[in-house]
Amino acid sequence: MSPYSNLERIHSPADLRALDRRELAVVADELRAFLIESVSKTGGHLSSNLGTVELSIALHYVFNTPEDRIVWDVGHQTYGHKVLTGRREAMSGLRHWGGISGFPRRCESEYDTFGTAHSSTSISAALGMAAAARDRGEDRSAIAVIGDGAMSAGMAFEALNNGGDMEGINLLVILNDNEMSISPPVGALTKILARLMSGSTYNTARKVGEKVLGMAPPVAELARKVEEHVKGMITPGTLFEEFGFHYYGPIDGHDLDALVPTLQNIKKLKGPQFLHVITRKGHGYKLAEADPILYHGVSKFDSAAGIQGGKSAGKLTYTQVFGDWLCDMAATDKRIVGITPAMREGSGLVRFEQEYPDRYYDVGIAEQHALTFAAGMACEGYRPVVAIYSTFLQRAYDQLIHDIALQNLPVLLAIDRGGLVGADGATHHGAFDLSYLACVPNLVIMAPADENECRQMLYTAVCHDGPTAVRYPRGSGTGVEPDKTMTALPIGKGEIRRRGSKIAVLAFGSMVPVALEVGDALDATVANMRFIKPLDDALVAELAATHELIVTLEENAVVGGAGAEVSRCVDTLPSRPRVLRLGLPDRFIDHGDQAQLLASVGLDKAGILESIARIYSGNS
Ligand SMILES: Cc1ncc(C[n+]2csc(CCOP(=O)(O)OP(=O)(O)O)c2C)c(N)n1
Ligand SMILES: CC(=O)[C@@H](O)[C@H](O)COP(=O)(O)O
Ligand SMILES: [Mg+2]
Repeated sequence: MSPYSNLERIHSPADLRALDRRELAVVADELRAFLIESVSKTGGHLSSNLGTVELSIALHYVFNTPEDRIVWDVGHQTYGHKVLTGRREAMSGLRHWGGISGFPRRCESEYDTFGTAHSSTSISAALGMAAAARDRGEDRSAIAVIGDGAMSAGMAFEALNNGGDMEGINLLVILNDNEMSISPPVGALTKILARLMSGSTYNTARKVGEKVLGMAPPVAELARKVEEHVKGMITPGTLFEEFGFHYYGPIDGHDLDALVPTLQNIKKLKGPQFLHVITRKGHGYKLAEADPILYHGVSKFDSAAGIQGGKSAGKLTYTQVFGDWLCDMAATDKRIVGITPAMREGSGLVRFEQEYPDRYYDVGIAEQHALTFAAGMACEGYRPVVAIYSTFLQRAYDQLIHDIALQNLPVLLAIDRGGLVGADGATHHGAFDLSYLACVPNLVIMAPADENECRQMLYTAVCHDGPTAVRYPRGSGTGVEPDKTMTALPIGKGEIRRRGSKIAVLAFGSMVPVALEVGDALDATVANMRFIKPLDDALVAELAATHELIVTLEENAVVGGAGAEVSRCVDTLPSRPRVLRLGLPDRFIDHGDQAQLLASVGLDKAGILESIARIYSGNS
C-alpha cells in the first residue's frame, strides 16, 4: 500500500474539506513525508515547506479557496499548497525544465492567486484583492501568509500602514514566525516577536485568544479590547494593534487543533485581522530542524543519510571568490564594511561575519535600505561593499540612482547571480542589471571573464573614487585560481583575447569562454570587453574599422544591455559594420539548469554559430 494513501485521495481542497477535522493529522503526516521524499529527488526549498504543512492544510480546510485568496509571501513555502491543489504528481518535475515552478504562479493554478518569489509583497497584494472584493460587494477573504523574515521589509509595513486604516476590508495577515530568515533574523522587530513568543505570554495570550475567538462579535470585540489592554501591559502585542489590526496569537502553527478553530473563528470577523503563528523550520525532519540553514535550499540528496560532505573539492564559485576577496581586502583597508540584505550564506559573507563582526551588517530583507545605509557610510569615509543578488537589486533602483550615483559616492555593488540562475527561474534570473545599470551616470560597471578577473575587478572597484558594480554569475567559471596579489585594471579598457578576421566577437563577463570557442570555430577576433561602462569606445572603433561583422555577447537582456551600448558607439563611427546583438530575448525565461537555459536562448556555442550563420545566409 502507498505510504501516501490518504494524500492521494486529495485532488483539490474540496476533497480536503470533505474530511473530518480529526483526519487532518494523518494528511499532515503523509504530506510531510511526501515533501521530504519529493524534494530529496528534485531539490528545492525544504525547511520552510516542512514548517507550513499544517498551515497549508488548515487554510485550505477552513477557507473556500480559490474564492478566498491566499497570497504566500516569497512563495518558497508553497509545496504543501501545491500538493493540496492538484499538483502532487507534478512535484516530480519541480524547478526542472518543463516542470512546475518552485514558486506560486498565476499561470500554473487558479489557487496561485499571486506570483511571488521576491519577498514582502503579500500584504500589499492581498490588500488589493480585499479592496477589490469590498468595492464589488463580494464576500470573500484575502489572506497574506508572511514569514518573520519577510515581515522585516519596508514594503510589509507600508501595506500594514495602508490596510490597518482601510474601512470594510476582509483581510487576514498570518505571520508565520519561525524565528528564522534564511539565517537568523535581525533587527528590532525580531526582538518584539521574540517577546511575544516568550513562555508565559504565549500561554496567557493563547488562552485569552481562544476565549475571545469562541464568542461572537460584538462580545468578541469587547473581550478583545480587554485582552488587548491586558496584553498591552505585559507584551508588545499591540504593535500590530496600533497599525489597526486585530491581533491574535501567538498560536502553535503545527497544532491543527489550535489552527483550525482559530481560523474558523477569525473567518467570521470583519476588518483587518492579524494572526501570529509559531512554526519551526524543518519541522518533522530532524536533520532540517537541526540545521535549517543547510536545508533552506537543497540540491538532490539522500533523505535517509541527509546532505553529505562539506566544502566541495571542485572549482571555487564566484560567490566564494568574492567572500575571500572581501576578507583579504578588509585586512588591508579599514574603511571596508560588508553589507547584506539578509543573504549572508548566498552572498558568501559567512567568513567575513566571523572575522569582522564589527564591520558586518545584515540589515534584514531591506534592499532599498541596504543601499542608502551604504551611501550614508560612504559619506563618512567608509568603503561600503553591498553584496546583493542581481534580481534583488531591482528593488533598490532609486536608492542606487538618487542616493549613491547622483552623489558620486564610493559604494561597491558586488552583484551576484548576474545572468540565468537556473532552478529558481524567471523571478530570480539576473537578466536585467546591465540594462538598468548602463544608463546610470557616474557608475562604473564591470563583468569578469573568470574568477581571477573577478577578484581584480573587485579590487579595481575599491580603488575607484565613485560608485562601482562588479557583476558575476551563479556558480563557478572556468576554474582559474585567483591570484593572491591584487592589481587595479585600467578603467574602461577591454582586451583582445584572440585575433582573427572578418568577424569580431565582443564578449561581456560570463560569455567570454564561449566567445573564445566561437572564435576558434570561425577564426574570429574575440574581445573580453571587461567594462560595460565606461565602454572601451576606442576598442570598439578599432574592431569596427577592421571587421565586417561585430557580434556582441552578454548574459543579460538584449534590450538595453551591453550590446546596445556597443551599437550606440558604432553608430557614431564613420565606417559602420553590421552589429549582431546576442543576449537574453525580450521575454521571461523559465526554470531549468543553467546550461539548458542558455542553449534554449541560443547562447551556447551552437546557438551563437547558428545566429552568425543566419547573418551570412541572409536569413536574419
Ligand atoms: C526581496 C527579496 N530579498 C531576498 C530574498 C531571499 N530570501 C528568500 S527566502 C528569505 C528568508 C525569508 O524568511 P521568512 O519570510 O521568515 O521565511 P522562512 O524562510 O523563514 O520560511 C530570503 C531572504 C527574497 N526572496 N526576496
Ligand atoms: C527563495 C529565495 O529567494 C532564495 O532562497 C533563493 O532561492 C536562493 O537562491 P540561491 O540558491 O541562488 O542562493
Ligand atoms: Mg522565517
